[in-house]
Amino acid sequence: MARGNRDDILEEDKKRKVNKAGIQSFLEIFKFVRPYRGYLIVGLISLALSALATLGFPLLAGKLVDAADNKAGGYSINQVTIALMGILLLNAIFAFLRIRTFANVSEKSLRDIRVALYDKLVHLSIPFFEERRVGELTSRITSDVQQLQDVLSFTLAEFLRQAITLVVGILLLLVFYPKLTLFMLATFPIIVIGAIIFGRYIRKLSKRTQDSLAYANTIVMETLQGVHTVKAYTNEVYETNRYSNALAKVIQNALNGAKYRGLLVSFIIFVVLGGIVGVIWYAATLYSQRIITAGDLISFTLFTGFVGASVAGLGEIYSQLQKTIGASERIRELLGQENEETSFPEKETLKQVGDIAFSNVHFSYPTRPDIEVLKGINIQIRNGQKIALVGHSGSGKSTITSLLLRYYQPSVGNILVSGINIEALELKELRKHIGIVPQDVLLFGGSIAENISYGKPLATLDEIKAAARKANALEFVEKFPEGFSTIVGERGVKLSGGQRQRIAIARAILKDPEILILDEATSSLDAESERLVQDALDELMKDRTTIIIAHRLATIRKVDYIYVLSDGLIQEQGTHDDLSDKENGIYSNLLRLQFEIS
Ligand SMILES: Nc1ncnc2c1ncn2[C@@H]1O[C@H](COP(=O)(O)OP(=O)(O)OP(=O)(O)O)[C@@H](O)[C@H]1O
Repeated sequence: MARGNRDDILEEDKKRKVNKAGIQSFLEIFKFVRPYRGYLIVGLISLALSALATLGFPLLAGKLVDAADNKAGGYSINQVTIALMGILLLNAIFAFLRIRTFANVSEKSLRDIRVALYDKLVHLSIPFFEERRVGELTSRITSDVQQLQDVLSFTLAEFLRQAITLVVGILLLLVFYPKLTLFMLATFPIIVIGAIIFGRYIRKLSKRTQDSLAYANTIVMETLQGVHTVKAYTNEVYETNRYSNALAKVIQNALNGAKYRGLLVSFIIFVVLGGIVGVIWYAATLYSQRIITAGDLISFTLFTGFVGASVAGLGEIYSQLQKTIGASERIRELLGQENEETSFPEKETLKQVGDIAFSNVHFSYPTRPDIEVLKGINIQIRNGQKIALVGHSGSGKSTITSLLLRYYQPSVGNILVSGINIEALELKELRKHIGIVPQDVLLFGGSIAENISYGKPLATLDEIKAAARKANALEFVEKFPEGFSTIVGERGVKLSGGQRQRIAIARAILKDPEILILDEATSSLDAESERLVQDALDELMKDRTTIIIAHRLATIRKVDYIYVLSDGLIQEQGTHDDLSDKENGIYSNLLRLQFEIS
């Protein structure tokens, strides 16, 4: 799916016109190059000089032959050869300078673009991420930036080199060999028009082949992922047939494409090479009539080769530029997004933190504005109090905590912390006082110590150890040969659910926030792990205002107050004892249900 998306984007790029708006967004991205413009100028000068030096080559090569016939204006073979070697040397030096300086410009400016994009991404609001796929966003930093890199380090230089070769080459040809050049240029239009027509059709056919191949690959992916189902239904032969039918389509499209590719090659052989034969025929005729020298013949042929190659090169560069304009437009769009934090003239600070109040809070998710998830929530939590949010799955428990963290804004109503509307606080000021132990603990690729100190990056190892001890994590961490330096995350040691939770608890203990959100894990741990995690949580909750998103009622008997959510409203509230006695109450029913299940 994600791949299909990427292909669509690439296909769109191919159709993109290199127009004013596109070039403008490309140039806007160019502001990242500005700090390195000194290098760029050196690179451009080297490039121009190396292109000109290259054009000196055909001239002198012809002169060398003429020198053998004593027709090189009095220069000897050796003198012309030394000049030729000199030009080659200059060319080599300029080429080195060009590549080195262009690499310097492209690598550094692309690093700046990547950092700017990443910085933008991490500062965007949660709703932004919900509207987009992660794959799509990462491809901004990877593929789109790579596309710019290709252009900055190679295509741009190539474009200028080819353009200089083409323009200066044709001018020189016209000056030195006007008749021959006009004859050669006359063959151009047929070649160019023919190549464009064929090229377009072939691209269409190759897209068709790619699409059918992508479809065939999907079959392989699906069946391998669902291999159990295939086997359970003994559908191996059916799937093989499905795959080979899909491949038959691929073959049909590919062969059709090959027919036109073959025709293009025949066209090129006959018309292009025929054109060259014609030009050489004309040149040979002029030579036989002694109108031009043998050296002229060689110079002219080499020049024509260079000019012809630059025409072909420019075609390829045009399609590169189309893709780059697509990439730079997407990068510019992302960089133009507004940050999560909008500026506030007078931000308040939290002096004494603890009391929390939700007052008549209504809320719909930005991606589903028609469905009201919270329909008037009122909650009062006093400093140090521990409350639990209870309700069936999807009743809005996590949404309440997301609003407290200001991931989203309520559509109606206010949320106050210590009497201050959280919208009047800077996000950093609000969030630094809140700690979370989530349901699914994500550990970042790094050491255990780094993972624990995520909420307090400057913590000392002793502080980290103390937090781990309180979180009941010290023992298992010290059992690893590398202790706190043990690498976890995707490429490191795999920790069990209970161990990951204790790391998250240590992380929260170290952060030492006044307000705590505990999203209780749904997957149950074995009795021993459960006890270790519960003890660690009890330690963490001490003296902190705590909101528990409760999934298993057994663990919340000790809380001070319980809010029971249903249908976006608080339907019941009270202590465990109040609620469990209530006849036909939601809470008492839930209790009974859980009791019966366990
Ligand atoms: N990011 C989102 N975008 C759109 N709708 C959402 C989003 N997150 C949750 N919802 C919807 O909002 C409602 C409340 O979800 P919420 O996650 O707050 O429930 P919950 O009580 O925490 O559920 P659970 O116990 O399963 O975690 C659900 O109907 C859910 O489908």
